[in-house]
Amino acid sequence: MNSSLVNSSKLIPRYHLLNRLLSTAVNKTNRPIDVRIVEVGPRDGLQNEPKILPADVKIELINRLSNTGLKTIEVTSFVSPKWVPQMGDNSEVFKGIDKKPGVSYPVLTPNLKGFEAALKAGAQEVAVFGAASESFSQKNVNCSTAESIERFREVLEAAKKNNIKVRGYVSTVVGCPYEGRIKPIAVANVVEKLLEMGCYEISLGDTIGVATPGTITEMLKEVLHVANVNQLAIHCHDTYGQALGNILTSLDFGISVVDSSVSGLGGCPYAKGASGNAATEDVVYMLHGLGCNTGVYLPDLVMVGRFVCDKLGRESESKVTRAMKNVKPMTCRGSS
Ligand SMILES: CC(C)(COP(=O)([O-])OP(=O)([O-])OC[C@H]1O[C@@H](n2cnc3c(N)ncnc32)[C@H](O)[C@@H]1OP(=O)([O-])[O-])[C@@H](O)C(=O)NCCC(=O)NCCSC(=O)C[C@@](C)(O)CC(=O)[O-]
Repeated sequence: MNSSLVNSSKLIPRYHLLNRLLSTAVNKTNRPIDVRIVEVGPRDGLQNEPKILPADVKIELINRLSNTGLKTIEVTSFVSPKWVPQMGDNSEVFKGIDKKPGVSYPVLTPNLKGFEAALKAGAQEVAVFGAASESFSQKNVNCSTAESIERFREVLEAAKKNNIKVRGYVSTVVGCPYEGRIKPIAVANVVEKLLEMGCYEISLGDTIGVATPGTITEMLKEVLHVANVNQLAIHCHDTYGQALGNILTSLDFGISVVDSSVSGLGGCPYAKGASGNAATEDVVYMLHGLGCNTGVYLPDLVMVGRFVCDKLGRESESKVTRAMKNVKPMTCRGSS
């Protein structure tokens, strides 16, 4: 808005008109009331940290997260410890956590070997992870997207026999560190295959945090040709500070599952330049401000964020946690 408009006496009526238009737009969105947060801090958050936390600290982190009201906490990944040493204690961590009734504790499994190890540890939900970018797939799982999907087929077949739920991830849904911009159709193709194979939900990952509400919109419009909105989740990294905007855009499409990471930890070791995920504290604050229910008690979550940052010897990326340093939180349990 230019300064002549700001100073103009016509500003007030224009402001009211704009407000009316905006509120009509908001009322017309499909924004959900109940939003499920998938807390990925113990997995995505810790997989890229230079300091490897001992298993007992990870277990305490997950137990503390379970007590904040979160309903889904991604615990670890059953990947090769040569590729991701930070997750090398997967079985110990999974077996050590208190499984709170009503809370899901999914784990990542790239192949049948990982699935079998996860099953042995007692996992009841797993996630397979594919990518819309061929180059990223090669770097991350050492095979093409098509080959990775064949591996997932085996996982899904074994999961069906064992009554295990399978979530699917699609990474690099807008940008790839090796290929640049990714076409929405490439994302939709992978989403379609994962759904056909039996994944109950697909999490759309902006792996390197380059998306904007504009590019998220283009991508979602294409994906919604092959998926129902209630089969989708959004997973945003915050490299360019767009994560909350991208999440809000996704909510306005009707998406009601949001991945985020306590304290904004996170990043993929095979995605150069990726920063942390959207901080769960910031996502919860925004959602409660929008009148959405998450079931999460924000002050407890802030305390968990401080706990993990203290153990890692680093600052929280959460703006809410920083803002609440000396302020009594104004939120109450479960909602605004
Ligand atoms: C997929 C592989 C294993 C292929 O790796 P590979 O080297 O091609 O596998 P391989 O089948 O040739 O086996 C090589 C060795 O790995 C072992 N191996 C094979 N599979 C497993 C397993 N499951 N668990 C443990 N060990 C395993 C296997 O037994 C063998 O051991 P060796 O004989 O040399 O001693 C490897 O590339 C890998 O582990 N990649 C994982 C990479 C990763 O975890 N990335 C981060 C997660 S994805 C992400 O962060 C993005 C996301 C989900 O958050 C969404 C977003 O932001 O976009």
